[in-house]
Amino acid sequence: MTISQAVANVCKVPNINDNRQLTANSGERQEIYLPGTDCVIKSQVSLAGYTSYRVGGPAQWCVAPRNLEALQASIQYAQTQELSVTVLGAGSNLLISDCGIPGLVIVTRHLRHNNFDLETGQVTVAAGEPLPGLVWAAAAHGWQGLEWAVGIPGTVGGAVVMNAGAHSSCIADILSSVEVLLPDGSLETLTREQLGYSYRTSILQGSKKIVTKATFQLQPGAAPEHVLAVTKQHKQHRLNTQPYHLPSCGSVFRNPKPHAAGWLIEQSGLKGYQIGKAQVAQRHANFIVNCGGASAWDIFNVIRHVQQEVQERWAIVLEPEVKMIGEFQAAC
Ligand SMILES: Cc1cc2nc3c(=O)[nH]c(=O)nc-3n(C[C@H](O)[C@H](O)[C@H](O)COP(=O)(O)OP(=O)(O)OC[C@H]3O[C@@H](n4cnc5c(N)ncnc54)[C@H](O)[C@@H]3O)c2cc1C
Ligand SMILES: NC(=O)C1=CN([C@@H]2O[C@H](COP(=O)(O)OP(=O)(O)OC[C@H]3O[C@@H](n4cnc5c(N)ncnc54)[C@H](OP(=O)(O)O)[C@@H]3O)[C@@H](O)[C@H]2O)C=CC1
Ligand SMILES: C=C(O[C@H]1[C@H](O)[C@@H](CO)O[C@H](OP(=O)(O)OP(=O)(O)OC[C@H]2O[C@@H](n3ccc(=O)[nH]c3=O)[C@H](O)[C@@H]2O)[C@@H]1NC(C)=O)C(=O)O
Repeated sequence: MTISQAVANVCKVPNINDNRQLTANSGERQEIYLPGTDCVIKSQVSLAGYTSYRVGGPAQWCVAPRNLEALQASIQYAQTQELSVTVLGAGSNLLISDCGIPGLVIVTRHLRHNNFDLETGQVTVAAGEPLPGLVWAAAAHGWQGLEWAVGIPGTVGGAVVMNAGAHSSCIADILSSVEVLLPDGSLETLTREQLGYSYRTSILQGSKKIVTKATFQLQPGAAPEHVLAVTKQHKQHRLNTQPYHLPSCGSVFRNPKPHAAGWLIEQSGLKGYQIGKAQVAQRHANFIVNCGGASAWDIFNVIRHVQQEVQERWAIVLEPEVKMIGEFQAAC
C-alpha cells in the first residue's frame, strides 16, 4: 500500500451534511465523522503505511485533515475526548513502535497548497506539501535556494520542525516564517529567529505547535536548466551514497564532532550488522534499512547495539535523529 493510498483510506471524503456526527462500528474498528467537517476519524489504523520505514503498529485514532478548519476541528476533538495528539508528516524520520500510538494521530499530508510570489521571491507552502515536489517546482521556475533538499522525502511541515538539511544547507537558511496552530485552536506566525534553529533542531520539536504553512525566501531569475542541473547532481550524489532502494528513515543518528556517525559506525565494524530484517546499510553505515519484514523492535535493537558499540569503542554517545514514538518491547 502506498502512503497516499493509506491516507485516502483514512480520509475518504463522505457525502454528509455539515455538523452531522455518526459512529459506525465494524468489528472493533470505529469511524467518526469529525464534527463540522467532511473528515473521518478512524480507530485502529495501521501506521506502517504512513512511514518510510514501513513499520509501526496501529494508531488508536487517526485523521488526515484536508484543510485548516478540519485540522482545528481535529485538535478540538482530541481535547474534548482527552486524547493525546501525535503529528505525522510523511513519516520519513520516525520509528513508530509495533505497539502503535495511543490517542489521536493527525496526518498532515493532505494539507496541500503552494504559492510562488514572483515579486518577492517568496514561496508559501502548506505543511503537507512534499518537499521533493517543491524542490523540483522551484527548479523548474528557475528559483534557487532549494536544490540541496532534493531527495529528502518528507513534508514541508516535517522539514521545518526537523530543520532538514543536506549539502551544508538547511531549512533555517531559507525560512522566513511559519504559521503554527496552537492547542487552543488559534494561529500564530513565528519568524525564523523565534524557532531556535540549530543542526537538525528547532523549538518545534516536542512542542504542541502544529506547523500549518511555511514561507521560504528563494532567489528567482536563474535559468531553469541551470537550477535543474544542480538539483539533478544533488539527487545523483544521494543515490550514489545512500541506500534509497530500501525503506529507512535516512540518517539514524545526528553527526557528532569531530567524526561523522557513518564513519564511526563503519570503523566499528558494524556495516551489515543485522537483527531480524533490520540491517546497518552496506552503502551508508548511518542508515539502518528494513530489508523486508523488519519490526520496529528489530530496528530499535540495531539502534541500541550500534550506540553501545560506538560508545564502547569511541566514548561517543550517538544521539538519534530519528524520532522514536511509542513503547518499544519484544511483544505488544
Ligand atoms: C531516504 C531518506 C533520506 C533522508 N535524507 C535526509 C536528509 O538529507 N536530510 C535530512 O535532514 N533528513 C533526511 N531524511 C529524514 C526526513 O526525510 C526528514 O527529517 C524530513 O524533514 C521529515 O519530514 P516528515 O514530513 O517525514 O516528518 P515526520 O517524520 O512525519 O515527522 C518528524 C517530526 O516532525 C513532527 N512534525 C511533522 N510534521 C509536523 C507539523 N506539520 N507540525 C508539527 N510537527 C510536525 C513529527 O511529529 C515528528 O516529531 C531522510 C529520510 C529518508 C527516508
Ligand atoms: N529509502 C526510503 O525509505 C525512501 C526513499 N525515498 C526516495 O526519496 C526520494 C524522494 O522521493 P519522492 O518524494 O518520490 O521524490 P521524487 O524526487 O522522486 O519526486 C517528487 C516529485 O518531483 C518530480 N520530479 C522528480 N524528478 C524530477 C525531475 N528530474 N524533473 C522534474 N520533476 C521531477 C516528480 O514528478 P513525477 O511524478 O512526474 O516523476 C514528483 O512529483 C526518491 O528518490 C525516493 O526513491 C522515498 C521514500 C522513502
Ligand atoms: C540523510 C540525512 O542527512 C545527511 C545528508 O543527506 C548528507 C548529504 O548532505 O549529509 C549528512 O550525511 P553524512 O554526514 O553521513 O554525509 P556523508 O558525506 O555521506 O558522510 C560523511 C563522512 O562519513 C564517511 N562515511 C559515511 C558513511 C559510511 O558508511 N562510512 C563513512 O566512512 C564519509 O566518507 C564522509 O567522510 C546528513 N546526515 C546527517 C546526520 O547530518 C538525514 O539527516 O537523514
